[in-house]
Amino acid sequence: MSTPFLHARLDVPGRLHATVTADAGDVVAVVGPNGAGKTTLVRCLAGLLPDSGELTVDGRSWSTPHALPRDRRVGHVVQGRDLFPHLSARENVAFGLRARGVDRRTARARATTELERLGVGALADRRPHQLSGGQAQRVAIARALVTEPRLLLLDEPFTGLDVGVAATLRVELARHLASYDGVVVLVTHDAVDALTLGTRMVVLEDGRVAQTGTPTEVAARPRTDHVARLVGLNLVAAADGAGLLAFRPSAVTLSPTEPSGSARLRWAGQVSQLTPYGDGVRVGVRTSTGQDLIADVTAAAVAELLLQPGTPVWASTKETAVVRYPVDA
Ligand SMILES: Nc1ncnc2c1ncn2[C@@H]1O[C@H](COP(=O)(O)OP(=O)(O)OP(=O)(O)O)[C@@H](O)[C@H]1O
Repeated sequence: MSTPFLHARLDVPGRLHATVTADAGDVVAVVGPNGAGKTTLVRCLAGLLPDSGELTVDGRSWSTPHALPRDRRVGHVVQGRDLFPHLSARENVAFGLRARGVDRRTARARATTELERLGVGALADRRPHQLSGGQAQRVAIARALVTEPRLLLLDEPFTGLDVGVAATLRVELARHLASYDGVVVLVTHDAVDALTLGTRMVVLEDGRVAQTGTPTEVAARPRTDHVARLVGLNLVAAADGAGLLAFRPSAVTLSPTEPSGSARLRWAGQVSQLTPYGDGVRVGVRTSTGQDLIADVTAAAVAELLLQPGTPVWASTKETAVVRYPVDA
């Protein structure tokens, strides 16, 4: 078997023990709850955090301590946007090229072209404080792409942006990534990012890989509560211990007494919370076995059942609405 374009076995004691592989052109969406190790993973790949694993990119070893961060062909766009405040947008983008020995004139010309590709060519002479969040993020992405990295690390690239700006940038980024032949590692808390931009998904939990697969596979058969919530599914362990069950909140019915019918799965519990959701209400139910379920019901049902936090309730769903799968297939 040939070596994948990206092969990373990352090991930071107590924080991260994860193997990630990807082919050229892959966008690896990394998801997981707070503290799962996503930023640690990205920092290891960037060479900013020493680890005792192995890292091969495009046939070359990037393992520390032999490969220094500057020897890695890596572009890194971080959550907090870290443009140099005293440099113009163009100088920010040209910086990485200059550091690699490209002459000033060529670096400026390439920076200008890259800024134009990202739709911010007209702002090339502005300093970061004269840019909006979305514009600054485009400059940061241009700065990462201009050096033609083999590995592009995007850590929460849309966080903090206005919803509309994030949506536009997401579409444009997808267009740029389609012609990118390295590997992108995209850390996100957003299911839409993972599903629309990712070609692979890596789910981290407690510093370990809890699940990998295509976004479609992971979204259809989540193995962790975090991903189930991210993609809007209920996830429970089967009562007979035979695997996991996933089903939509809209397929859950609430009733005051135990529902009849053998073709229904049912759980006794209590309402934990009520929140407006679309034109209805999203009801959280904590079952007597300690599992958290979500039911999307109409406002009329909430009124009829007199639902409020603490109300005893039965949650049920039809067998046919449930996807069943093994825990670790
Ligand atoms: N400098 C550090 N020294 C020691 N432990 C750290 C350090 N930074 C983070 N950690 C720990 O490493 C683990 C992973 O943290 P990391 O920041 O990678 O998580 P994350 O998945 O990016 O979280 P978030 O979604 O909150 O950004 C956490 O348990 C965290 O407390």
